[in-house]
Amino acid sequence: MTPTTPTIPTSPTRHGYFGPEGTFTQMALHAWAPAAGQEHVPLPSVEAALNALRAGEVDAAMVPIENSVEGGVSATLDALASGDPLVVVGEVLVPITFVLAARPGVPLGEVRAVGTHSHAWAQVRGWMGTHLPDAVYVPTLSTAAAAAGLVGTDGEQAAYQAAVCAPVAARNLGLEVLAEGIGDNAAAVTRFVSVARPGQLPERTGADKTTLVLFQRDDHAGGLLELLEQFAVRGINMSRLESRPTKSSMGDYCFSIDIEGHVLDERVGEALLGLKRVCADVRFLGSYPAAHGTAVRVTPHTSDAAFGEARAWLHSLRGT
Ligand SMILES: O=C(O)C(=O)C[C@]1(C(=O)O)C=C[C@@H](O)C=C1
Repeated sequence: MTPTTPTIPTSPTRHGYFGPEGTFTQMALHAWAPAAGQEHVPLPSVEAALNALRAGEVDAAMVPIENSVEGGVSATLDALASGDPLVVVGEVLVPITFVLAARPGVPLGEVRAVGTHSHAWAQVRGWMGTHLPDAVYVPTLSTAAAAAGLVGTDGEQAAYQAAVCAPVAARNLGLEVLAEGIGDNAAAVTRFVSVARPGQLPERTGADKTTLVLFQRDDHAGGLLELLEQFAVRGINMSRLESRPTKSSMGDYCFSIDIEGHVLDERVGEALLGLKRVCADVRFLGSYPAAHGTAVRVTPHTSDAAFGEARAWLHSLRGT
């Protein structure tokens, strides 16, 4: 799978990204905005990239939002759910392939600790358990920062002997690849989003996505259902739903949601109005072209026969 190349709605001149050079996020940015004349600005974390955007130091920021193996990137979901509003203007899917890299001459047998980003570590746990079961995990800000930490005289003193990173990071830094394709899932994909300050709305393409964060008024029976039925009754498909703590008190959650469709689509607009009526707050995080033209799926209603089967199943559970 090669990275998708979506339509670019605007041409920011300074596009920040979760760096440094050699991160998967940089690859996403190359796939997203290959146009000449753009400055790509590496920032050391998701928070730094979004803060730079909010402060006007960059015109857009590329950050990871979701991985097919490890799920949502909470740093991104939380930074988008709070603070000054930002909008997603596009998405890119990048296949994720990890290598284990070390300073030249360091054999696998000498690796006692491994540095990488927490999301990457979660994706190579199986391989590590088999090949380096005693290795200690050292968290780093990104996969590329882990690789960079092994270089030069400082690299001799690093707290780890090998890094889990992208092949390109190992190559560019002159590291030796001890093992390739070490991800536990060969089909792993990360979804990255290009984020901008409000006021930008990419054109409707007919295969779009809308991202929202919903805050409930109060916690009551059927509360989540009330939110979801705003989509269901209008035949709107939801492609992601995650709950995140609002951090205000224990048990207080908001819902981060992607739906198919554009805010300019009548039914999406109506769903937003419906949500506004039942939610304490609806944070609109943008409508943008889907990386893969996701066709609207209509799920048929459960048939009477299926309902009968479900009833029989329930009886079997109850022993009645
Ligand atoms: O560290 C990097 O290279 C990143 O781009 C970050 C990140 C992530 O946060 O999900 C991106 C893709 C991989 O799944 C692992 C790490």
